Amino acid sequence: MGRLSVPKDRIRIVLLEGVHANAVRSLTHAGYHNVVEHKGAVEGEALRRLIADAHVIGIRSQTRLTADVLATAERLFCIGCFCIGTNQVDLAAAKLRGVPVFNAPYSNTRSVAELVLGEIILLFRRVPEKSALVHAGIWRKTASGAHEIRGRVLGIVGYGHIGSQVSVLAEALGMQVRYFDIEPKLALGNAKPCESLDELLGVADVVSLHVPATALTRNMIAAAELQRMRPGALLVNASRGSVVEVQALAEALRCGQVGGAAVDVFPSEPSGNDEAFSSPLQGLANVILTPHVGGSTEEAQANIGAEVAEKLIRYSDNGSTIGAVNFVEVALPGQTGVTRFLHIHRNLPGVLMAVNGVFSSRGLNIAGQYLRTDAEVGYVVSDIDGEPEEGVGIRRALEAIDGTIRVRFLY
Ligand SMILES: NC(=O)C1=CN([C@@H]2O[C@H](COP(=O)(O)OP(=O)(O)OC[C@H]3O[C@@H](n4cnc5c(N)ncnc54)[C@H](O)[C@@H]3O)[C@@H](O)[C@H]2O)C=CC1
Ligand SMILES: O=C(O)CCC(=O)C(=O)O
Repeated sequence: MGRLSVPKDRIRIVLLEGVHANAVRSLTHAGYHNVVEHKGAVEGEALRRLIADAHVIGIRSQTRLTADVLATAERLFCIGCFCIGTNQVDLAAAKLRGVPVFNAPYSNTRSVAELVLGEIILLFRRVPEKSALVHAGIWRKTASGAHEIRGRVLGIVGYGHIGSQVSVLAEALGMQVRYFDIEPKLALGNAKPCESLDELLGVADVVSLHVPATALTRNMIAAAELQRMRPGALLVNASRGSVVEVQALAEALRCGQVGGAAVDVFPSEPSGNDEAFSSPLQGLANVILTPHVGGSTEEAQANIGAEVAEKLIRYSDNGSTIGAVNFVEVALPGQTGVTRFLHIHRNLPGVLMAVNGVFSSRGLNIAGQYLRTDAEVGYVVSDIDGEPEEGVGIRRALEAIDGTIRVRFLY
């Protein structure tokens, strides 16, 4: 691998929230030794200070990278979300700053699906309250209210990677699966789609939520939806805290309209393990509360650490944006024998001509060029034969082009 316009040992990488050691291992193996690690999430002034001189930042679900925070990170050129969800980052703002965001779309899918299945069984058997009683020294053996999951109807909201895994596992245990998604989805096994969320709520014995945090899913399960569920049906939320109105859920649990719930995610979550936590769901019968651990298995975290680090390394070393969630995707070949200029710009008329003018006016040959644009941003990668003397001068000329957001060169 060739050199970069910023030497690798000066590329500062900040990893927050206890990202798995595999990430540091991959980064150092690739020559990135300037890595700073923090155990918890960081916010406010401390986050701004940390990010001020970072070129790369790696987070999990708790660090909020808002437009304001990103505006203080002049040098930042890519972000790694070491998780599936990317709602904690202002993706649009990052794109307009020329910062691709990468995540790990499948590495913890199975972990979430397994936890959800386990919880469904425990809720149907009313294990949370039985366990609490035995811990308190009370022996109350009864079959009343306890059921097998075989034959029960599981309603899955959001039939994506996790929802469809839950579907397969649930069918293997004899459940009937119905699902609702806003996109058409291939039904796996004998699962059947529902036309609407209301239809699903009306038929499911247990509802499991697997949608991302978006404006559409905000409070998608509130008082009215809880009323539409079958009396005594169960609810599992391992998606995002914003999807369920927890006060309404607490009331529905108290009056028995909802027969039990497993909740892994909350509207407001502590940013680290030492912070106190409170929720209206605490202390209610047949309720499992977990501290956002759906994806927290050693297997998932190890895979995520390696996967996201590889994506960051590939972008930093080579410019490829494959796997970026907010950015045009460009797969690039290696850059042997060439100097690679990466130019990210606002999608305005004439930018490509101006970029090419910088090279042609210096008599430089473009050995390969790759361009992708969306409505707002263009990404043009130009491979110039050899190592032009004036790499920095060319970069400055590219930076001076109207509409330029960010320029890097790799050689
Ligand atoms: N508890 C935990 O530790 C974890 C939680 N998650 C959460 O789970 C979510 C889902 O993950 P994946 O299945 O990998 O995502 P995915 O993107 O594969 O699937 C999400 C599905 O939801 C559907 N959807 C979006 N809006 C909808 C709406 N309004 N109504 C119905 N369907 C809608 C999409 O079309 C898609 O099929 C993530 O976005 C993340 O927030 C993910 C991993 C771990
Ligand atoms: O444990 C984590 O890092 C967050 C898991 C999660 O919610 C996700 O992957 O979206």
